[in-house]
Amino acid sequence: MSHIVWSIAGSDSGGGAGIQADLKATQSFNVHCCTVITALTAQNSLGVEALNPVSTTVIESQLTALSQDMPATVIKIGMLANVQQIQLIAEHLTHYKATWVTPPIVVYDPVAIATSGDALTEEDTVDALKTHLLPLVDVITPNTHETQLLTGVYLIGPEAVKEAAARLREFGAKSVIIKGGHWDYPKGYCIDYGVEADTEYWLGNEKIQTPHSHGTGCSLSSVMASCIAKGYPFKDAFILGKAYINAGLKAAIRYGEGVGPVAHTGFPVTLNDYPQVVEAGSWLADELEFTLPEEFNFAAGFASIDDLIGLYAVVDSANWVEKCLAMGVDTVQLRIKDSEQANLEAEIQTAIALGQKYGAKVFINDYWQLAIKHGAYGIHLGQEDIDKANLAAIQEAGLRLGISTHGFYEMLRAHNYRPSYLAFGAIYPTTTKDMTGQIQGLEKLTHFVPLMEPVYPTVAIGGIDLSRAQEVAATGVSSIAVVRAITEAQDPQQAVLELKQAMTQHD
Ligand SMILES: Cc1ncc(COP(=O)(O)OP(=O)(O)O)c(N)n1
Ligand SMILES: Cc1nc(C(=O)O)sc1CCOP(=O)(O)O
Ligand SMILES: [Mg+2]
Repeated sequence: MSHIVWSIAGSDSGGGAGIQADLKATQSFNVHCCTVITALTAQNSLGVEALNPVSTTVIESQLTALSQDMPATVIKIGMLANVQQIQLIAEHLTHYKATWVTPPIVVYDPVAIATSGDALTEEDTVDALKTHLLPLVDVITPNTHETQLLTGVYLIGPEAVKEAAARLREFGAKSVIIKGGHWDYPKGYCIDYGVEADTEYWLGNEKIQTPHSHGTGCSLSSVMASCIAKGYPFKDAFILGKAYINAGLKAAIRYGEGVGPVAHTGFPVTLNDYPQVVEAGSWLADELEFTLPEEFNFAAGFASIDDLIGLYAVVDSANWVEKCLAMGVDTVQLRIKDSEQANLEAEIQTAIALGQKYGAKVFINDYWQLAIKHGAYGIHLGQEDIDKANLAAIQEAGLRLGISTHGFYEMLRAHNYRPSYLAFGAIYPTTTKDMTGQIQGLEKLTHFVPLMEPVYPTVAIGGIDLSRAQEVAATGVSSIAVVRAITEAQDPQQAVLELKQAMTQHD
């Protein structure tokens, strides 16, 4: 499917920021970018020599041409040079949001000051931005200077960052990401804060030491716009923007005498370039003075899996565990979702004993206490389960731990625990479980696997059947987990044989 992003921004004659950066960044994500140019800045690597705002008539003609034929999934807004431009853009966005069949998602990266320190907007624009533009913005991505300029909150620590984000939401922005690139707190780190609906999160990574950072804000928001256009959640889009910028800063070089532009190095493929999800208990969280939950049982580094996970059946009874093991399935998970089931403990105990009898890997889903009590091979937990389970007890008991992930944020969060395997789902739509809004597709799986497979065995789950097993295995994922492809097969034994064959027959 083709995706269109519009970039409403200024041209940077130096080629490092503005429209020029936006085109390079969107291209890296195979997204088509249309442009509405708001100013023809005269810049080089040493600074901004002139702003040259474009007239509202010329801006309007660009908007009209595009809206007639190439409506955008996402509109990314950068530099708006004056109050008239802000009002014009706000009027048009209001109209698009009210009349387009699919209202555009608006990403706003406030552009007030260039890397060189020069102003990029007239002085009286702040009130107009708050009154006219922010109520139309779905996600705003200011840096610390821009946050202070828009909110008046001086960012002296995490609480102030949260307060500033709350103000931006009061002005109407639905989601807020405050970038910590200029913050240097803790020293040498770059900490970002995000808040959307009722969730908030912090990301962090070591600061990349380079003077050549021109165009980072424009590029990051353009990556976000591209990923959002492709259906990524905001959090994941931001993570990809961060990883893209980190990789680009490492590769950045000088072109003039001053500050060089961030490099554009394609989809980020190096785990080291991705930020950490900052969670209570980590060193970064301690530095940020996060309060620890009452029962804090963080643990990282779980027992490894002895051999290949192979074909992984997820079933709901000890009876099915036995059938699968007898049919030669490599790994089996007992997944009973009714915690009131009368024979729950007996089923778990039997499944674990069967694993021992067959010398096979049997994982228990959810019931980590019973899994420890009866000596299971491993436990499988979802993202919500991680908060409640005693991870330290699981680790001490030597049980393997598998964690479910649905997207980049959850993948990086799970990585904090260094589990025994990572599962990616749901790859395709499934009727076994409600995975609405969490279907990853093969394209994302092809990004997840090379990032994580060098660190852990990886598992793909969700909607996988014989017709799809080969293309899934071709991503390099070490294991395929299925429910219906075995339990609803006319001939389960034949299904097991064919699934195993398909897993080895890919290129
Ligand atoms: C191999 C594998 N991957 C993912 C899941 C899903 O686990 P979870 O997110 O805990 O959801 P429930 O299975 O408990 O509904 C899984 N079970 N196995
Ligand atoms: C149990 C489960 N977890 C998923 C996840 O994505 O976390 S998808 C899923 C259901 C998989 O069933 P089937 O093979 O029948 O599609
Ligand atoms: Mg679970």
